[in-house]
Amino acid sequence: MALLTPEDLANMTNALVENDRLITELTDYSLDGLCRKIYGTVPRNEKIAIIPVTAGNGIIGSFSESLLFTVQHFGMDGFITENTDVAGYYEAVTNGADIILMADDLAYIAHNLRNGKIAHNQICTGRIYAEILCHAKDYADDKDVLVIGLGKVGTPALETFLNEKQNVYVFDVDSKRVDEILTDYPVFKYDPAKEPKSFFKIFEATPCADTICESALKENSIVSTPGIPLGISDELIEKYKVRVVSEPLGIGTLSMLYDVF
Ligand SMILES: NC(=O)C1=CN([C@@H]2O[C@H](COP(=O)(O)OP(=O)(O)OC[C@H]3O[C@@H](n4cnc5c(N)ncnc54)[C@H](O)[C@@H]3O)[C@@H](O)[C@H]2O)C=CC1
Ligand SMILES: NCCC[C@@H](N)C(=O)NCCCC[C@H](N)C(=O)O
Repeated sequence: MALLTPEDLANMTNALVENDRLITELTDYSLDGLCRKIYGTVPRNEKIAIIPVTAGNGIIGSFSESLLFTVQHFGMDGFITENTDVAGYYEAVTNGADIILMADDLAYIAHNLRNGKIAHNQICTGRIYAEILCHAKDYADDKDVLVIGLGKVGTPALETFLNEKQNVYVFDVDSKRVDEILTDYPVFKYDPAKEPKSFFKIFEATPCADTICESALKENSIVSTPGIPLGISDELIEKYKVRVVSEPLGIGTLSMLYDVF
């Protein structure tokens, strides 16, 4: 999995606030309101503990602080444990935590100690970024959506689009992965060389820049992308007046929390 860097998180607080405003403009739901709608849950003053984890590549500068900002920005009660790892887990539980947030290099989870629910960042991220496109009021009648990147985030997104009755076109550089997806899901292969097609709604989740080609775009397209780095160039954003929902950590984190409330 591509790991976050401190640079990825440098502008995270502004990005979360700006993307919340954009999501509200696009869907008439705030991010918080959209999470409540899709999960059917609400926060009930849960105490949320954030545990820094030193395993693998270790602690990522401002990762825990970014989670705390997210928790507090949406009016919830959170704290970062002073201790890391197992000692941090013990500190969290003995200080009354209801929900644990923690991440190593392989998984970032939310675990509700009261109801047993557990959420995975890649699944919840794919789901929320897909739901933002499904709720885009300008394109409510246009069911076509392009999904670029069919990995651990893109696949839950694809499943969300299908559940929301979208016509899903898929692309990935890994042709074997495309074949697997075409076998397992009722989706269409996106092959611009053979059959050019442009979209008002594009989802991207790859670890590469500039994955969205000009021929896929329409004027005023919406790109909803957790992918890091950004999968569309500034030039194309400007040329096609593209609205881009893109933020490194907070949107997926809020989705995880609503999944375990
Ligand atoms: N913003 C957020 O909250 C989050 C962001 N991410 C980011 O999302 C991205 C995807 O994460 P995962 O799905 O876990 O990775 P993954 O490795 O499971 O999947 C990535 C997929 O993209 C495909 N791909 C790579 N280069 C491509 C290209 N140029 N064009 C088309 N497809 C291409 C790969 O073949 C693979 O199938 C990563 O950049 C990750 O850092 C992940 C979780 C949360
Ligand atoms: N954008 C959300 C997905 C994050 C994921 N790509 C990642 O970097 N995971 C590693 C996080 C490691 C955190 C570290 N163990 C700490 O606790 O600071």
